[in-house]
Amino acid sequence: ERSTKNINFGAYHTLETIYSWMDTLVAQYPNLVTKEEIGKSYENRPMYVLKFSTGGANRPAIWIDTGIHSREWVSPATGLWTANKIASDFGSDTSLTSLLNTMDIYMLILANPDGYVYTHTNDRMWRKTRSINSGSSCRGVDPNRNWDAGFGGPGASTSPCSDSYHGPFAHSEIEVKNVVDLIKSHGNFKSFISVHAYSQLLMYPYGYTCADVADKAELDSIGREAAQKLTSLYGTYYKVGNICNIIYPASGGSIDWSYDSGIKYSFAFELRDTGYYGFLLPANQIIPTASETWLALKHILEYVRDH
Ligand SMILES: O=C(NO)N[C@@H](Cc1ccccc1)C(=O)O
Ligand SMILES: [Zn+2]
Repeated sequence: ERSTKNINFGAYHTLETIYSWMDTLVAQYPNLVTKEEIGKSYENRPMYVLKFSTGGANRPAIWIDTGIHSREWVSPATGLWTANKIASDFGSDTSLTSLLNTMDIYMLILANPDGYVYTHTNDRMWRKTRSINSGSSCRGVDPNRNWDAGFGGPGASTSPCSDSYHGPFAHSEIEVKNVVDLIKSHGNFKSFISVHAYSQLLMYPYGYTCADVADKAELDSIGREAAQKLTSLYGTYYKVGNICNIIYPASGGSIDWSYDSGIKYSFAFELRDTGYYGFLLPANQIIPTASETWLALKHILEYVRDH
């Protein structure tokens, strides 16, 4: 595997390249970044989390996952750029440095590795996991309908052939279970951010009901401020609101589960664009997308740090 010391952030990469780049990042920033395997995927691929930490034991932490839906390639591409940004700006960006002196950041760049490989080898539009559904010739469960939050409720399908199939039971997908187990055993996450594409939205819970969450006012104002910072870079416009009202009811979603597990600052991003290219966003938009998204992410991280 040729060294991916200087990976091209302006291109989409295979799982192998992303995984080997993770080792390069850890080697470049040994006092900040570690790579932890949180478990295996259905097809037995390792799932790696990058942990950004300056020490301490079980510090308050922030979770960021990208790539849960495998066809949304700009999501892990943004994760890669963001991981590098955090590592390279630590020590010079005073705000980020102060955050990392008190909190940890966990990043799962490929949250659905089997699906991601499948989009490279077989079907670019694949969204789900690649698990076998007994009694059906259709494969995969929507990993963003499989969480124990209103599981099996509105906006999820009972059919294994549907792209929003919720699976046989909550956390049936090992890719979801691995994350649930880490979050539960850690027990000190303050924020849970899941990055999707596309539509240019910054959303907070709930998806499983259109009822307001208890912290709606606070999450809404954080979201609006964060979206404004994002827009300030290139004028990219984002809508802000709860999942159910802004797009559609969607039960079993990750950030509904994290919120109901007590992780108040739970958000989901839908990155560029609004449908012109959709999932096939050209690679020349990766760095602009990641750069503008960082302004929003950083705002959320700073808010969490200070509250
Ligand atoms: O998949 C996409 N587009 O990326 N839309 C998300 C919207 C969403 C996000 C968070 C929670 C619930 C629902 C979906 O899973 O339907
Ligand atoms: Zn998605």
